[in-house]
Amino acid sequence: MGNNNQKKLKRKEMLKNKRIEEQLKDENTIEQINKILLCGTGDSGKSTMIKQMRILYCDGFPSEQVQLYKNAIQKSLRVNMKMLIQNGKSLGIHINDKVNKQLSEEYLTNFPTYKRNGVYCNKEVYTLKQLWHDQSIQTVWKNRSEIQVPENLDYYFNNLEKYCSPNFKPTNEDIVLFRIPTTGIVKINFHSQDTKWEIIDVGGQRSERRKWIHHFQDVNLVFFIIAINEFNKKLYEDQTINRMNESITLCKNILNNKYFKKTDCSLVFTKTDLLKRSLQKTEFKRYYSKYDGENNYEQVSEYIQKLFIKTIKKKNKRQVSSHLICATENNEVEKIINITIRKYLERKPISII
Ligand SMILES: Nc1nc2c(ncn2[C@@H]2O[C@H](COP(=O)(O)OP(=O)(O)OP(=O)(O)O)[C@@H](O)[C@H]2O)c(=O)[nH]1
Ligand SMILES: [Mg+2]
Repeated sequence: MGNNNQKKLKRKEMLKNKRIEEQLKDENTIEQINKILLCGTGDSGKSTMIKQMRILYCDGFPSEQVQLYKNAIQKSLRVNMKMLIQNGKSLGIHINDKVNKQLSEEYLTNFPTYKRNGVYCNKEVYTLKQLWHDQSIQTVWKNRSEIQVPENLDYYFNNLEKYCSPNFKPTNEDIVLFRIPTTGIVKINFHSQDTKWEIIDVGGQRSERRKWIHHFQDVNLVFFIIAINEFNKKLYEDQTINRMNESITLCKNILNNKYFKKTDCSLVFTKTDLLKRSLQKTEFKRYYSKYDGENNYEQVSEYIQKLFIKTIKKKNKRQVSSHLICATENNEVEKIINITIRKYLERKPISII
């Protein structure tokens, strides 16, 4: 009888301990947030990935951000038309059409006075449309790798009336395709495969990079983002440097940093759509003379991936993967995030929330 009571007491005690252990485990795992750090040079597509994450996991963009993008998109039409006209002159591409030439001169002198409340008058919309369709301006646009203009400018100029309208409200696509260079740090939290994650976006321009170090600790996955089409472009911060070479050097420095010795890393090559377009008119070999393959997407993209992969040391201590994506396509970003997290969790089983 006494023995039985003792056994019951022992079992009760064991159950109690087990409950406490489970509770403690729960408390620890609730706190467990895995970190993904996005890094890479300016304009490589880091924030584009973050925007896609917002759409996928956070119900899209808050109204203040939508308003911010509306103002920035509208302003960029003026600023970039001015850039196209002026850069055309420095590239030796002058507007031949007499009427358009006159319009362009007028626009350069008058455009500051157009800025009334950010609203476009009919005359300005007409001028922008006329100039965008001008043959010489189109030639400048075709030579855009020589100058610093935003990648997806044609998307906005081809639908000018919409973007110049005071009632225009940016869609998710309008926001994803538009670039506002990041200054500072942006973080987003999300759940994936029963685990909690935080993804961190940093500014990629040279002046921003010194801030990165503060986020190197406790990173579970590093995504190094590379715009695969930038083999023929010059760096915004220093026009004597080739953008892809800058990216290779940065990749080498960051991914071989002592903090990431054992951290899994993914090389994410964005802008595959733009590389395909660019190879139709540009010889890759002109920029990378050692390349002896065909001038097609498959071979060039493989070669570029190898240029980056070979800079990464001690691959045996961590997993290194490489992905080709068009970051403006939501499903492509979702796919690589899911694959990378799954592989990480398979290798490093962690407590489930
Ligand atoms: N067509 C196309 N455009 C892309 C792709 N990825 C990014 N972009 C565009 O490239 C531009 C720059 O992208 P961001 O994501 O702002 O670049 P970033 O790396 O955050 O730049 P910083 O903030 O300066 O470091 C944006 O206009 C994007 O829409 C892509 O795969 N295809
Ligand atoms: Mg950014």
